[in-house]
Amino acid sequence: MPGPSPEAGSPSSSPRTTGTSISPRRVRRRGAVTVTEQPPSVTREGITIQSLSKVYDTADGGEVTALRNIDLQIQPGEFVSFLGPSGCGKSTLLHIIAGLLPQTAGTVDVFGTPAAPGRQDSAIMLQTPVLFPWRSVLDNILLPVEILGLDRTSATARAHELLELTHLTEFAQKNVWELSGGMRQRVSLARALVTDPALLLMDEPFSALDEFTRERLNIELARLHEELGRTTLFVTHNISEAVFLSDRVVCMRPRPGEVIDIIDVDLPRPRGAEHLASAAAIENESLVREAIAEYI
Ligand SMILES: Nc1ncnc2c1ncn2[C@@H]1O[C@H](COP(=O)(O)OP(=O)(O)OP(=O)(O)O)[C@@H](O)[C@H]1O
Repeated sequence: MPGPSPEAGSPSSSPRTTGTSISPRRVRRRGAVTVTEQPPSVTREGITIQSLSKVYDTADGGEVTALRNIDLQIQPGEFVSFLGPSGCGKSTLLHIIAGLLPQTAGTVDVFGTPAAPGRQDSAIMLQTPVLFPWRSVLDNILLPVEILGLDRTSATARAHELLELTHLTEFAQKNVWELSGGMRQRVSLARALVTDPALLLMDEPFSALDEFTRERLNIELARLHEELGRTTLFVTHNISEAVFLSDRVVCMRPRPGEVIDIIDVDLPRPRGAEHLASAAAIENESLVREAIAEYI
């Protein structure tokens, strides 16, 4: 296992908040899955969100400002969580970055080009895995490859590597209804990674799972992130989960949805079970809790 990267939150540096600025990104690691150092689509720009606002029309003829004046810069390879109370616009923000929702004002650039649906360089994972019961686990994982018309032979090899990484090898030919909730989310994660997307968007992917399964999947996700080094944006309500997984936690408030603070997580990588309730993790959680104290 490679050692911790130099800039992923070294134990010697103290926790700090950074507003909207970003520290330089760590060197990525190479793991079991064959990945390019940086997919061709990745540019130095990462993800740039400027003056972003979203106003929804409501059914009664009114308006809801779901997001107001969001400015963020995210580096390639960073793991960033969006945390805040219900209704603060976390999902709206993620869906705009995914190109699934239009913004009302402002801009979102993903690796140098405007956010748009159907990009090969990004994948989204939702709270409830949308798996197709008439397809095997392996064929569910390969679905984006078919949709995007990519080479199935090399993708199948990668799917098998991902099955191994997500501990699903023996379930490759199973039907999805034979799987537990946690296993289904692992299939969903493998499917999201099968096209080797530079950007992984995750909207509360583990929130419907029991605590044991969720913790195990968080440990797996941290390991996968450290091996694959893909930019990951993760929506959650859970402070411990956000701290454990992230390089930075973006704290948001509701009505209107705004960024109130950004916490740099000061935990070494690689992260494992020993970091879940470590003194350093609890210290970082306190910083996050302080930032959103008014909304807890
Ligand atoms: N399609 C819609 N039409 C009208 N209002 C909407 C729509 N979708 C979301 N909203 C409103 O926008 C605000 C932000 O919603 P959003 O779902 O993005 O928040 P969230 O932080 O992800 O919430 P949760 O944590 O409960 O999932 C809320 O006030 C919500 O009621």
